[in-house]
Amino acid sequence: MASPRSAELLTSQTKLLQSLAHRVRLLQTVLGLPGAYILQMLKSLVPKLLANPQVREILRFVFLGSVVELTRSVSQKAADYVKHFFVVKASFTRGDFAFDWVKRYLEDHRIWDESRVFQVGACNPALRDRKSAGLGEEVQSDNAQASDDGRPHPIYQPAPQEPELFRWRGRWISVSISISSSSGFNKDPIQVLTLSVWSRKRKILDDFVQEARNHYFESPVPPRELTNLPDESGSTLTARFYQGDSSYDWIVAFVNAQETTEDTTDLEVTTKQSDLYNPSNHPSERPVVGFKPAPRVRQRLKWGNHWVQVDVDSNAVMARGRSAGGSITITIHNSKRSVLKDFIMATREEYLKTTVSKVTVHLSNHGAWMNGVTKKRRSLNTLILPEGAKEELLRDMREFLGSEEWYVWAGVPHRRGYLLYGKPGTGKSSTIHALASELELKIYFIQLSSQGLDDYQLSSLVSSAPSRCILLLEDIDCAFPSREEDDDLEDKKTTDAFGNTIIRYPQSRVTLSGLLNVLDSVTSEEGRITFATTNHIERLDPALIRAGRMDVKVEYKFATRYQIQETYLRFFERRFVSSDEHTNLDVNPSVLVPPPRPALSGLHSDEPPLSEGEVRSLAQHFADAIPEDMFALAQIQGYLLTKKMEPRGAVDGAPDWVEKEIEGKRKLEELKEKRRQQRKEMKAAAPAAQANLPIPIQVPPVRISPAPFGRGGVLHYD
Ligand SMILES: Nc1ncnc2c1ncn2[C@@H]1O[C@H](COP(=O)(O)OP(=O)(O)OP(=O)(O)O)[C@@H](O)[C@H]1O
Repeated sequence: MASPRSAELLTSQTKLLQSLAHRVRLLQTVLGLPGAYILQMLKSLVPKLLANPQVREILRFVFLGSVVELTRSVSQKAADYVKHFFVVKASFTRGDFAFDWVKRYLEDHRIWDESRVFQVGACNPALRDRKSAGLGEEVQSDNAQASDDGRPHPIYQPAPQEPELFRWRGRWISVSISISSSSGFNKDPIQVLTLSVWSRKRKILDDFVQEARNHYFESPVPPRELTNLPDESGSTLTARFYQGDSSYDWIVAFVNAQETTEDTTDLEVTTKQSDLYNPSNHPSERPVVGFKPAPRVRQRLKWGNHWVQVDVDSNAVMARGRSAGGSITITIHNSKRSVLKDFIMATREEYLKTTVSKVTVHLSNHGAWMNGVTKKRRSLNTLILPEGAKEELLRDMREFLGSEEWYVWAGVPHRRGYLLYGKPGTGKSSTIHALASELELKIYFIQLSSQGLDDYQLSSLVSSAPSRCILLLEDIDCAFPSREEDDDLEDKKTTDAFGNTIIRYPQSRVTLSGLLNVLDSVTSEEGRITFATTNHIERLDPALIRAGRMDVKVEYKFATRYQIQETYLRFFERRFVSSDEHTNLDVNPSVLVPPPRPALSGLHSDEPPLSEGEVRSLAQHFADAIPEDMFALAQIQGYLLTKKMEPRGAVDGAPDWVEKEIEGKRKLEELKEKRRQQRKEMKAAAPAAQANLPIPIQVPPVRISPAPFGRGGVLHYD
């Protein structure tokens, strides 16, 4: 029930409103009346309105509100004005280096320790060992074990948009991280870090940023990221290195020498031992398991005072118009080009340190050079050639390498070709290996008979190999299997179940003219030494081996008496060398597997010790027992390996071995002849048989690729 007072109030308000409405209507209808009349009407209305207590109440509120609003906006303006003059503010955008410096400084100094708003994520505990890795604060766990269990740990990071105050050099600095919306073409939100300092001058901010920068560069712990966005500030140097180029190997050696892989969780694993090997016999020789960062893994390394970011891309790329295997990109936090140059020189030093006792061999793959693989250097002493042969070769190569100016003066292209030809297993590959070791040259090996290799790829490979290297074309005759008139080619042919002929040659698409062009090519680097090897010089086109392409030809024959004697001495002479000198002796690893270490491995001979004179005399007897020019040195080494602890037994058993070898060779020849006959007969019968056969099925040819070096003592018969 409404009270009489409120009913009365309602009635009076209704009347007032009605009168107001009436007057407004009047005003509308009388628009156009003289101003004096309207003024008169308002004059009579205002006192009536003011006489009403509700209207007076409303007007008082309006007035008070306006005063408060005015005061607020004036004080806001005044605060902004003061701020403008007394607060220095700076924003840092993620992707810019300054952002990384400041963020890292704040994280490393645990500025957000007191923060109450967090973003929580999981993190690999291994990374937590790096106390100042800047990953935020790890959750405290009561369970001490939890930190070692390898499971991800929660990490607390300050949440954006929560300003935090910290004290630096006696001043309060406010910091906040916010996510700014994307701008321009960049659709990703960007993190922005804002610092505000109560100060009249900018210097405090300059000092803070400078300190953060120094902290960043001087910290021994790699930063999490150099930058994720393309650098537009021009404050980094970026360099790309392509597989196959020497500089690529330098970078790889440098990266491998660093100890920054502990926190890398994406790894490539390699083992360097057969799993059939039983380490229990030799507890000291455990299988070697190697870990390398997997390709594409980004690494950050400290080099001097610089942070270097290494990005590996294993995808084949086009480099300088040619295809290259993969690439490594280096980013350095510096804009001085001399820093990059110094860095590259440092990587080269590192490379030379690790490969000084190695020979680097680059293999080709689909027209691109692969990573260099290193092989132990081979001493020229281990090479047993007819007297004076290796010295002559070495002298010739040295003279060539040292006479570049003369070639220029004479207008002759500075390159030299060597053809090593002759029986298999006589030391052609070993010679190249030993010469490369002696002259510290890299070997760029091209298997001309590789499937798919064509003239274009060959030309691309040759032109991208560096100067002062050995370009090795092994078994050069195998590249052109089209000479069907050749008898030996018949050995490579076989027939499938339907009588189809299969040639057991990988089908290279290199043509003779393509090869000749490459050898003569003007794009070939100067100072190039080409080595070609073949077992069948008679198959080579005369154009290929003419002077200018193959300047020096060396024939490798079956072992001479001198070679047989030297080989024996090489096997047994070491018995008279003191144990100190053992380590200096260079032993060919491909021949001695496992390495015969008489003094170390506990192998012992039942034979009484010999004097040096006795060994020399035994060597002569051994040479007497083995006919000259009948066996490849690889064969003789193979025999001596079976007698490596029996210098006398080797001599005594030699006549029997020779007899067996001759008998074996004879049988092999008979077998070959028989097969040749069979093939001829099948060929003659083939047309008749084929008429009754279903459509033949193509069987893919078997591919047999010779190893780049040596044959590990495997014997080959002609
Ligand atoms: N003259 C030699 N001096 C030292 N070792 C030799 C010699 N000839 C052969 N050998 C040994 O025999 C093995 C095969 O030698 P190598 O591969 O150099 O012969 P090759 O003539 O290149 O054979 P192929 O023509 O079959 O490629 C190697 O392990 C090597 O150590």
